[in-house]
Order: sequence, then structure tokens, then C-alpha cells
Amino acid sequence: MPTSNPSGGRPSPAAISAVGLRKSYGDKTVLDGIDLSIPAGSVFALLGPNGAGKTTVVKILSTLIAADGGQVQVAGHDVAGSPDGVRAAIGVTGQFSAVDGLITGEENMLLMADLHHLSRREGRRVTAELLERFDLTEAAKKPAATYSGGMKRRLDIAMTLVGDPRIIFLDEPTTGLDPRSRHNMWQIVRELVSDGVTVFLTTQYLDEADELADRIAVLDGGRIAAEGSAEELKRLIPGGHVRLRFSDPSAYRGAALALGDIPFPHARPRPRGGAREEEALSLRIPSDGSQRELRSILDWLDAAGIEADEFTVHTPDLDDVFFALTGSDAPARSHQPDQSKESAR
Ligand SMILES: Nc1ncnc2c1ncn2[C@@H]1O[C@H](COP(=O)(O)OP(=O)(O)OP(=O)(O)O)[C@@H](O)[C@H]1O
Repeated sequence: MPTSNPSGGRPSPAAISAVGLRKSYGDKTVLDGIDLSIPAGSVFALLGPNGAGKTTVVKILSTLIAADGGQVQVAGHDVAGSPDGVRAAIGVTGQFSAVDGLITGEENMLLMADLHHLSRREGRRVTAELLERFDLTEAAKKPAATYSGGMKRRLDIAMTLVGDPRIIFLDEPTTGLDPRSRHNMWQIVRELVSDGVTVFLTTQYLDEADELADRIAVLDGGRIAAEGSAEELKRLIPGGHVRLRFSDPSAYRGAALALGDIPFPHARPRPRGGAREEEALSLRIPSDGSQRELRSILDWLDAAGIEADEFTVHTPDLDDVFFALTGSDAPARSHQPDQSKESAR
């Protein structure tokens, strides 16, 4: 579920906007004309396969590198003309973490407070408050190098918040975290947004985007392949299917052969997932999930003598969007790709 309803029906001012954003490394074009308009107080998720350019977008928007072309405004400041204005309004965490492992969590925070020119007293107050908020008070006096991955990410975000930024960039904030830490991180994002912060998130976890984002853009081949709410994106593509799972390899092979002759024009098993599906002895039959179509499929399976050990109906999810839009053979997968979306019949 998206974290916020930023506009409440009224148009919000854009916290981030980009028109015709371009960036190349040598003769490799990474961003080939990207347009973005992100309302204040919302969560925007940028999805894309490895190497699509997500981090490059974050680096440009956060003034770490310069674009080759296009106009970009962040918090009302032009990134090229007024980078200091942008930097004063934003916080960045993620793959280029600011945490220094050699000093304690508290010292990291105090260092940040110094960088933001807070008085000693104010720095200590903000540090104590944020360490408490991110459940790090107990570990505050320990070197950050001894922290778990989840604790480091929390410290990283806490450090970012010392400057009270109105816009936060989270570059793959939950990569490598266990499920509990991911959910904690999601909760942190929700709290930030309820305080009015704008969150720009990059992720390879589609369930994360589905869970948090008001709007999602899929970056592929240097361009935004599609943009919209999770629901809008899911409506763009036909991802529904019936999944048959077998425990007996010969039953699976027989069914795979028979399905080549299935009489419904669009219902041939799709190549998606190929080897993995084969390993799992499962077959997918594209389907809109309607009662009429499910009945036809069941009748046909009965007539063909196919008895699957498991018959599940799958409605389109962001995985399907990702597969359809990025055309990748090895796309990112959500942590629980199918379990929550399939309903057993
Ligand atoms: N400094 C650089 N010099 C040359 N090429 C670069 C540089 N930085 C990034 N690239 C290339 O630009 C492309 C986009 O990289 P980027 O890190 O933005 O992708 P990404 O979508 O964030 O990938 P991932 O999901 O793997 O983190 C990649 O092909 C990468 O190899």
C-alpha cells in the first residue's frame, strides 16, 4: 500500500522535476532523456534492472555528478545553477553510505551535527533523539563497524536526518537486509513521509515499490519505460496466469507436451521463468482469471487427463510489469514473488 496520498486531490508542488535528463559515460548512453515530476510529500520508486542507471539518476539529483543535458530542479533549486541550495534541502543514503565504521554510532551522529553547524548542545539533543527513534541508543557507544547491516542502514538514515532534510534519496535501502529489518526500514519510510518528507527510492525489490511508493517509474534502456501507481502499472500488462505444479516429472512432461495443443489462442505456456519453472515442475497458462476462462481451462485439463498437484491463480503483480517492460531474461525478483499474490483454488 502506498505510504501517502500526497495531493489529497489537489496538485502538490513538485519536490523534484527533471526534463530531458541525459548522461553518458564515454560512448555509453546511460540516461537518454528522462522526465520526472515528483510531488512533495510522496514516495517515488525508480525501478530497473542492474545497470539501468538508477544510481546515476540519484547521483545527478543529489548533485554528486553533473548531467550532460536536461533541466533538473530539486526543492526549487536548479541542480547545476544552485547545487548548495539543493544540498541544504536533501539527504542521501544508500550504496555510498556515510557511516564511518571506526567511530561509534554516537560519534558518527555528532560529526554530522558538526557538519550541519549545530551547537554542541543542540547536536547532542538531536543525536540522542534520533538514536532513540532508530532504536540505536543501546549500541550508541559501540564502533559502527560492529553493527549489523540493518543497524548500519538505520544509523545512515539517522545521520541523514540530522540536517532535517525535506527530500531524502534512498538508494536500494533494503538490499541485503533480513525480512524483519526490511519491514523496519519500510516503517521508517512511512514515518518520514507522514512528517511531510519526500522520498525518492531506488529498489530492485518490486514488493518494496508496491508497498511504499505512490508512483513508480521503470527505467530501461536509458528511458522511463512506464510510470504510474502500482495499480496503473499492473493494468498495463497481461500478467495473469494459472500455474500448475507437479510432483511427478513424467506427469509434468506429459502436461507440457499437451499444453502445446491447448485450444485457447493466448493460453500457450509462456517462456517466462524457463529453467526455473522446469526445475520446479510447474507450468504457467496465461489467463485473465475470469470464472469463464478458469472453467474452460479446468475442463480442458480434465479432457486431456492432466492432473496437477497444485492449481493456483495468479493476478498480475509488479514482477509481471517488470518482465514485460524491461524485456530482461534475469530481472529483479521480489523476496516473496508469488506467495502473497497467488490464491489457491
Ligand atoms: N563512473 C562511471 N564510469 C563509467 N561507467 C559507469 C560509471 N558509473 C556507472 N557506470 C555505468 O553506467 C550504467 C548505470 O549504472 P548505475 O550504477 O547507475 O546503474 P543501477 O541501475 O544503479 O545499477 P544497480 O541496480 O546494479 O545498482 C552501468 O552500465 C554502469 O556500469
